[in-house]
Amino acid sequence: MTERNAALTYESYLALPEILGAQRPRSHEHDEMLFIVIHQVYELWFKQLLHELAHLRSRLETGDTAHSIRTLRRALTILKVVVAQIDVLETMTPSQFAGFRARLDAASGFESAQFRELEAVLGRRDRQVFEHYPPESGARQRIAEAMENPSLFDSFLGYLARHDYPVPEEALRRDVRLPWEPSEEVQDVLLRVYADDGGAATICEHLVDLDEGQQEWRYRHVMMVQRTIGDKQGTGGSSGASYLRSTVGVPAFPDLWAVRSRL
Ligand code: HEM
Ligand SMILES: N[C@@H](CC(=O)c1ccccc1NC=O)C(=O)O
Repeated sequence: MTERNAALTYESYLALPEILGAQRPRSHEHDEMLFIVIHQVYELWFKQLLHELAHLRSRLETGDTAHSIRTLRRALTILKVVVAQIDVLETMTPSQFAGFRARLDAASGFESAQFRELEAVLGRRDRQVFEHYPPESGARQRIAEAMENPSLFDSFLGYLARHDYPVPEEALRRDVRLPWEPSEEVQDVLLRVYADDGGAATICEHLVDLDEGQQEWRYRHVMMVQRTIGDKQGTGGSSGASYLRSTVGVPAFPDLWAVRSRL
C-alpha cells in the first residue's frame, strides 16, 4: 500500500513554517520586526501584482474587455492597500529607525527586483537599474525579460487594434525593448476611444488610475523617507530623499495624460 500524504492543514497549505520563520532581525531594536514584516508584505503584494498584470496583458492582447476591467480593478485595489501600508511604517520615529539603520549595511529598496519588474511592465526601459544586480542573477534575468516583453501600454494598443481602432502600424510593430515615445497619432486614437465612451475608455481610465497610483506610492515613499532620515544619504548610495523626489511625477502612460487637455 502506498503511504498516504499527511493531511493538508491550514499551516501546511499556507507554508506557515517558512513564512513565519523568515523574520530575522539583525538587532534587538523593537521596531526592526515591523520594518522586516512591512517589506515582506510588500514583496508578497508585488508578487500578486505581477501575477495580475501578466494576466491583464494577456486579456488585453485577446481583446477581452470584461476580464481586462476586472483584473485592472483588482490590481488597483491592491495598489491602494500597498500605498496605505506606508501609514503603518510612519508610526516608527526617526530615532527608532536610527537604532537599527546601521545594521542594514548597504542594502536598500534599490535591490527590490520585483519593484523593478513592475516598473518594466509599466513600460520603464532603463538599464541603469541593473547596476544593483549581479550579472547572472535570476533577479536580473527576470527584470531583463520584463523589459523585453510588451509593456502594459503596448498590450493596450494591441487591444485597441483588435477592436478596430486605427492604431498606427509603427506603434503596433515597434521594438518593445525600447522606451515608448509619446505619439500624436496614438493620442488621436485615444481621443476617439474617449468619444466612443465604451469599454476601451473605461480601460483608459483604469490605466490612468494605475499610473496615478504608482506615483502616489512614490510620493508617499519620499515623504516617509524625508520624515524618517531627513537629508541623510541612502544606504543604497543615492542622495536619499532628493534622488527619490526626482522620480515622482514621471508618468508611465504619457499619452493618456497628454490627451486630457483635449478632452
Ligand atoms: C523607513 C522606511 C524607509 C526609508 C527610510 C527608505 C529609504 C529609501 C532611500 C533613501 C532610497 C534610495 C536608495 C538609497 O540610496 O538607499 C529608497 C529606495 C527605495 N525604497 Fe525605500 N525606504 C523605506 C521604506 C521602503 C519600503 C517599505 C519599501 C517597500 C518595498 C521601499 C522600497 C523602495 C524602493 C523600491 C526603492 C527604489 C526606488 C527608486 O529607485 O525609484 N522602501 N528607500
Ligand atoms: N535605504 C534606506 C534603508 C531602507 O529603507 C531599506 C534597507 C534594506 C531593505 C529595504 C529598505 N527599504 C527601502 O529602501 C535608508 O537609507 O535608510
